[in-house]
Amino acid sequence: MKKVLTIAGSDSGGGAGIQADLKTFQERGVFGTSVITAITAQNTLGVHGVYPQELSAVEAQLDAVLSDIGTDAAKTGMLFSAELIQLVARKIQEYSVPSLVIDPVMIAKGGAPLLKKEAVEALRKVLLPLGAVITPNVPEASELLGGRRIEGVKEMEEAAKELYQLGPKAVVVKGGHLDGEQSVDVLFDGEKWYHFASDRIETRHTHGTGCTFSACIAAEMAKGRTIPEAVRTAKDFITHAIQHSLEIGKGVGPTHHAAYRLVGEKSPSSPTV
Ligand SMILES: Nc1ncnc2c1ncn2[C@@H]1O[C@H](COP(=O)(O)OP(=O)(O)OP(=O)(O)O)[C@@H](O)[C@H]1O
Ligand SMILES: Cc1ncc(CO)c(N)n1
Repeated sequence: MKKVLTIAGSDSGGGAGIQADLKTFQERGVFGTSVITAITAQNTLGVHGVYPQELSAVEAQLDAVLSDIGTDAAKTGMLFSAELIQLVARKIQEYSVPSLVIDPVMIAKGGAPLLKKEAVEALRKVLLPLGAVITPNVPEASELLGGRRIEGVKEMEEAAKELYQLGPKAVVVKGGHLDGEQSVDVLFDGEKWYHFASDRIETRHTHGTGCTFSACIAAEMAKGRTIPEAVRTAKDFITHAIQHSLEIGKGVGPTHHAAYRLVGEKSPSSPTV
């Protein structure tokens, strides 16, 4: 069985972070391992506390997983500080971790910071160049490009091309935060652009969409899919998960990680534009 590692924060509410990643890995038929960078006290109403782990604890987890089990792909999520980013980048190089998907998590849906402001520079310079794919949402892409305005697909294409200059092999700018009848994700692989579109689903229960999407890309890459194939599957997977999202808790509920298995494979939901 292929193995995939998530290096991310824990979401006690179960919809995002490490928990979303491991559920997604299970659904995609890969063996999931995890390195917890920070513990969040979190539910559907928001983030109530952030407890970054000691550098030595994160290093020990990385060494434990990578020196014994190894991995066929990995993803990063919440990394919180420049020190953690530097450590993770160093270990990824030391163990030659393949197919790294970087979700440059910055702010939770309710507005809580999951990355310190001063860590953005380390993310840009030290980690992003190591990525096989990076998956910023629109506000993250904008922040990584010094506050640039991104309001439509044309600007997403330009942003993807500029982010590609930072060194990753491919960039997906996700369109969940824009308005419009469709939610379009733009992939640039250094040669051409691909658009992955789905009808925008009317729901507030979208907690953890970005985590689930990037975890699915990593799982598919571990199985040997090309980057466009992996992104296409991830788009289909997350669309089903949002379509069947769960009214759990009093706020922004999680997506349904098993929806694609239960209904999805029979009815693909997301045509490629
Ligand atoms: N309302 C929606 N309808 C359909 N697809 C959506 C919707 N919202 C988000 N998506 C899709 O979900 C995926 C994740 O995109 P999004 O921009 O929400 O990520 P994110 O902001 O990083 O998520 P997170 O809040 O977990 O950090 C993308 O494929 C996007 O197109
Ligand atoms: C731990 C964690 N990682 C990522 C996100 C972004 O959705 C979140 N809300 N919580």
